[in-house]
Amino acid sequence: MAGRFDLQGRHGKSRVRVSRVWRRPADAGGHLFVEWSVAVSVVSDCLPSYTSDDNSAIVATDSIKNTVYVKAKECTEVVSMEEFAVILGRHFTSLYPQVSEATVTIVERPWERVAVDGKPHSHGFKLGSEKHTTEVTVKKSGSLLINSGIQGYSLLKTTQSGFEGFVRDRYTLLPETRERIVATEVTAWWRYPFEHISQLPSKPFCFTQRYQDVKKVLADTFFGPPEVGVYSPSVQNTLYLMAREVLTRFPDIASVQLRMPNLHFLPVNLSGKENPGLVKFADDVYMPTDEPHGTIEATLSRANSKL
Ligand SMILES: O=c1[nH]c(=O)c2[nH]c(=O)[nH]c2[nH]1
Repeated sequence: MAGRFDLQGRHGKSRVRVSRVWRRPADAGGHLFVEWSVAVSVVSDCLPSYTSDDNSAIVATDSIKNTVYVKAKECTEVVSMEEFAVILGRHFTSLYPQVSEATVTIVERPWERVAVDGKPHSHGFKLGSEKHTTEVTVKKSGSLLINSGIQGYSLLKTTQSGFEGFVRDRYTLLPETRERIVATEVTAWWRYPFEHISQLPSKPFCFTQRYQDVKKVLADTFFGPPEVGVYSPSVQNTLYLMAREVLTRFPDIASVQLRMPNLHFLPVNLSGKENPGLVKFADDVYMPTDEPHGTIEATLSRANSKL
């Protein structure tokens, strides 16, 4: 309490950019490289710094930033983003009596190993598109919350999508169709079931593998088999099937949230007095748009899981 008001604060550093190389010999798979943008936010008992000039309890955000580099240096063995976030969270909550909770968010820049003449390069990387993200909250008690996700996962298919049977009233212009392009940029978050430091799996790198696995399941479900695909009656249904497949395949994921904007490709029909029927749409020429776009999102959890 601060006088008559209830005051709650938190502080930290955002967009701390750090890269780390782990130099393995070429015959052991070559160098590993990551680039992370780290945000740390601590809940800390330093109320006098808000209500007076007493900064004696503040862990400076500059020190928080420095700690990210110190911990990266100390990780001489490969760590996943999730593990690194846990390391940071534990550090702040255990070293400082006044810090009761730390939330660490990391977004990875998607550097991918290149292949030259079909052979993985030992130390060459190129930038990919979709991004692995994580948000980890650690409390002093050791209780944990680990969410991981994907950002900017752009997927499109040119057929096997339609939209029919929706509300038709005086506001409706959209024709029903069984043939359209469907495109989206998936944002996914999923929660791991580990609720205490002591429950963390010991095998290194499992979080990174799980990210790759989830990404593949999401895309495979969106697209269907390579030759024939799978018909999508709505973004809603496809989103649900994608989320359901993630929970079905991975018992170590407790819930999954998907956000899938419906990025419209509008049929092009051009016609004028001089040029009637200049372009008549025949499922061939579209106008890509990203504004406005539909917004479809849902969270799927295990019935017995507490959130
Ligand atoms: O898959 C879709 N879901 C909608 O809710 C919707 N609304 C719309 O105009 N087109 C679509 N498509």
